[in-house]
Amino acid sequence: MNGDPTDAQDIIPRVDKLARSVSNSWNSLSTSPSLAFHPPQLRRPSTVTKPLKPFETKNIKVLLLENVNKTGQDLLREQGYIVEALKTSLPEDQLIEKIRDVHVVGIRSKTRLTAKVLREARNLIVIGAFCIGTNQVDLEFAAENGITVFNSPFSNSRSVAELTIAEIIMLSRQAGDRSNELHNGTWNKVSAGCWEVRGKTLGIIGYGHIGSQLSVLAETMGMGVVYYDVLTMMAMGTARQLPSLEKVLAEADFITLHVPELPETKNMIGEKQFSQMKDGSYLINNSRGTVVDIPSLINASRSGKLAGAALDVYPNEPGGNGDYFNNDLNTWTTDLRSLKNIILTPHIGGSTEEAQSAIGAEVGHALVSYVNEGSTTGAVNMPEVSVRTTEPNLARVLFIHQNVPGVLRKVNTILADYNIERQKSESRGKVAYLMLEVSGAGEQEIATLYKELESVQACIRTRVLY
Ligand SMILES: NC(=O)c1ccc[n+]([C@@H]2O[C@H](COP(=O)([O-])OP(=O)(O)OC[C@H]3O[C@@H](n4cnc5c(N)ncnc54)[C@H](O)[C@@H]3O)[C@@H](O)[C@H]2O)c1
Ligand SMILES: O=C(O)CC[C@@H](O)C(=O)O
Repeated sequence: MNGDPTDAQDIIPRVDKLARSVSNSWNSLSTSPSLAFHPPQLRRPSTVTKPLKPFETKNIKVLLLENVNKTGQDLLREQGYIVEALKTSLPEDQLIEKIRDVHVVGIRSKTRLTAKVLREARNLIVIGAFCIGTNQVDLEFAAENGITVFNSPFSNSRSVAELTIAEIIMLSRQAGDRSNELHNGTWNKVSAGCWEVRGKTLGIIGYGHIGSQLSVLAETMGMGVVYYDVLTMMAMGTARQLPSLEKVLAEADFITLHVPELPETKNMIGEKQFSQMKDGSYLINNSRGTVVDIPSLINASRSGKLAGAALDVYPNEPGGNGDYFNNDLNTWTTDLRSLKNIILTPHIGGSTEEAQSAIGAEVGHALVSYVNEGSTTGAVNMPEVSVRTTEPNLARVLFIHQNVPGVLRKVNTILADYNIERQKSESRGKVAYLMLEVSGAGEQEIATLYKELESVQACIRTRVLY
C-alpha cells in the first residue's frame, strides 16, 4: 500500500501506512496524520524494520463496485484517496484479484464478500455496503479479522415503501398486463377482477423501517393494516400487530414482505403459506429473493390462488445489466415471465436519485470517519467506539482484539510510561475494540508502541494515527 508489491513475504516486516486527511471536517487531530495497521493474517509478533512515518492520503486505495452513487465517490476522492469505481460487481476470481490490494471496498447488494474472498483481502480495513442489506457480507468473519462493515440503515426505505404502494394499485387494477397488451397492439378494456384498494387489508411481514413507513402510506389510501414481526413493534396509526404469520396471511388481501435475508426467513413463503392466504390475494416481495419459494409462487399464480404478484428480488440476480431473463438465469425464469398479472422489476426498490445520493453521503462519511479517525459509530459488525478531541500532538491508538480476559491489562502495561489522555473500549461478541490517545509520544516511541501492541497475543489489528 505504500507502493511496494503486496507480496506476503514483503508485508510481514512492513509497517503499512494509510492516509489521513488534514483538510476535512472529520479530522479532529491537527497533527501530521498517519496511521499504521497490520493485516489480520499477519497477526503475530514481527519486527518493525521501517520506522512509522506520516503518510500520504493518496496511499489509501478504494475499490467501489456496483455503480456506487457519485456523492459517495466524490466524498472519498475529496479525501485524496485513490478511488477505482466500477459499474458492476465482479465474479469471485476477479474480485479476489482486485480486493487483495485495497484498504476500503464499497459494494451494494450483488457483491458477495465471503470468508474466501475476505481471506485474500489482506489490506482491507473497512467495507461500505451502500445499501440496507448486509447479507452479502460474512459479517462475523470480517469482524474476527478486524474488518469493519458499515451500511445505510434507512436512506432508501421511503423509496421502497413508495414502490410498494404503486405496486399494490397496479396489481389491483391489472395495470401491468393492460400496459403490456397495449405495447403489443391490443386494446383490452376490462373491469373484471379489478378493484379499488380503499377498504382492503394490507398484511405487512416485517414492520421495521420500510414496513412501518408503508403502513402509514397505506392507511392514508384507506387501507386497513395488519402486520407480523418477530419483535413487538409500535403500531403506526390504527395498524394492528397479529401474533403469527399465519393470522396475517389469513386476514390480508395484499401481503408484502419486508424482512431481512436470514436462515429463518429463507422460503418463509412457500406452498403451506400460499394455502393459508385468502383466495385471490396478492403477494409483493421487495425484500430478498430467498424469502419466497418461487416454484410455489408459480403454482399459486397458475391455480388462481394468487390474483397477482410483484417481485423486485430473486434468489439469483445478475451482477450487472443485460438480457439475463432471456437466458434462464434461474430454472424457473421462463415460467415466471409467462404468468398473468405479475410485475417483475430488477431490484430497483431503493433505486431513486434521492436514496442513492443519501446513501452515498451516509456510507461515504462513515468510511472516511473510520479510515481517518477509527470511529465505528453505526458499524454493523464491530463494537461502537469513537473519541472526539481537538487537542494537538496526540497519537491515537486503535486496537481491535479478541474479546478475552487480560487484554486491557497487557495493553495498559505496554502504555505504562505514556500519558493516556482518554481511553474507550467496547466489546461485541468475540471482538473488542479499544481506542485511546496518548500525548508526548514521538515517532520512535510510536513505532515501539505499535510493535509491542501488535505482538499482544489477542491482537487482531492495530493502527496508530498521528
Ligand atoms: N428491494 C430493494 O431494493 C430493497 C431496498 C432496501 C431494503 N431491502 C430489503 O428489505 C429488508 C427490510 O428492510 P428494513 O429497512 O425495513 O429492515 P429493518 O431491519 O428495519 O426491518 C426488518 C424487520 O423484520 C423483522 N423480522 C426479522 N425476521 C423476521 C421474521 N422471521 N419474521 C417476521 N419479522 C421478522 C425485524 O424484527 C424488523 O422489524 C432489508 O433487510 C433488505 O434486505 C430491499
Ligand atoms: O442498491 C442495491 O443494490 C440494494 C438495494 C437494497 O436491496 C438494499 O439492501 O438496500
